[in-house]
Amino acid sequence: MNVALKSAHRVEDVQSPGLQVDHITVTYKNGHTALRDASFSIPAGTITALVGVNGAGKSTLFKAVMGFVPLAQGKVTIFGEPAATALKRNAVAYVPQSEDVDWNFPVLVEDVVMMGRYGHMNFMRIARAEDKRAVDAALERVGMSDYRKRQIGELSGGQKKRVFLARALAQDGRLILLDEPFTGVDVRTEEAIIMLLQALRDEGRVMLVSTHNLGSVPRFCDRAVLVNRTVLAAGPTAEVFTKSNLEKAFGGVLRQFILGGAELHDDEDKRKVTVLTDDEHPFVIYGEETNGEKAGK
Ligand SMILES: Nc1ncnc2c1ncn2[C@@H]1O[C@H](COP(=O)(O)OP(=O)(O)OP(=O)(O)O)[C@@H](O)[C@H]1O
Repeated sequence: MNVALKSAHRVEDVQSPGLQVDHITVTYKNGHTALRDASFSIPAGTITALVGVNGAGKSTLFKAVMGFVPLAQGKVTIFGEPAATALKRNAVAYVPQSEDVDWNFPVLVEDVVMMGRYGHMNFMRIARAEDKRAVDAALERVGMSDYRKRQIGELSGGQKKRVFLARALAQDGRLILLDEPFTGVDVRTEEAIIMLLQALRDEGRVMLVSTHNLGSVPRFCDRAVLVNRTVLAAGPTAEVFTKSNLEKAFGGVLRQFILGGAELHDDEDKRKVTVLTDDEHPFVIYGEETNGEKAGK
């Protein structure tokens, strides 16, 4: 039994395209190519983990999908449409990494969430009743209604994350990109965010979540994309999250512990427990192949 891969999820809507990234290359102005010939596709109604070492190109991939950085090559298709068309229709919501936000900017929580509605408004940006309703509902859904009149900079890390999630909900994006949503949040908030993502998946949305919490991935992500300056592997989590793929993606960065033999069993059972981690949430493999040999009984 593979303990970590037990949690199979609902059937994906494989007929319905979500996000398709075809052979994209992104080169920054300073000449650094952060992604080269990267390709993967994910169907609608799924949660996909985006996993890789620091500097692997995860944020760059998000920026490429959002059209924030130009593509030197390749194309991005969202729900069967060119990315630019989907972005214009507000189909894509982005929850940035905390470090990318200026928290000193004086703005109320409810105003941050209302920003999610801007794309639905005309150029005067006058909120209509339906915009206000969407903001109320989004704040309610993330449990932040009581904080709506607070300055965003006064909130805790986990509360800020929830406010940015509410902004994505208010936007009603069908593709939601989340850049490290669990960094700096406690376990309860992480659980709440995971439950919210699962509910959004069941509404047919697509979530792409970058994370260093390897252990959480098989629990709530249907699929995974491993990156290191290109896409190394992509597909259902059970197929992608293998020891050899993770070693390929993380190289020497990954810490690895193997428990076996007398440490684990008092009988002839030869299965070993392998713990892989690049963070505080390890990925645990029980009885999978190790070093080319079958570790099962
Ligand atoms: N604006 C920029 N100009 C030049 N190089 C950049 C720029 N932004 C990122 N890079 C470089 O591109 C590479 C990929 O960075 P990126 O931020 O996409 O990585 P990441 O996988 O999100 O990392 P982390 O896990 O640390 O958030 C890095 O080598 C980084 O230094």
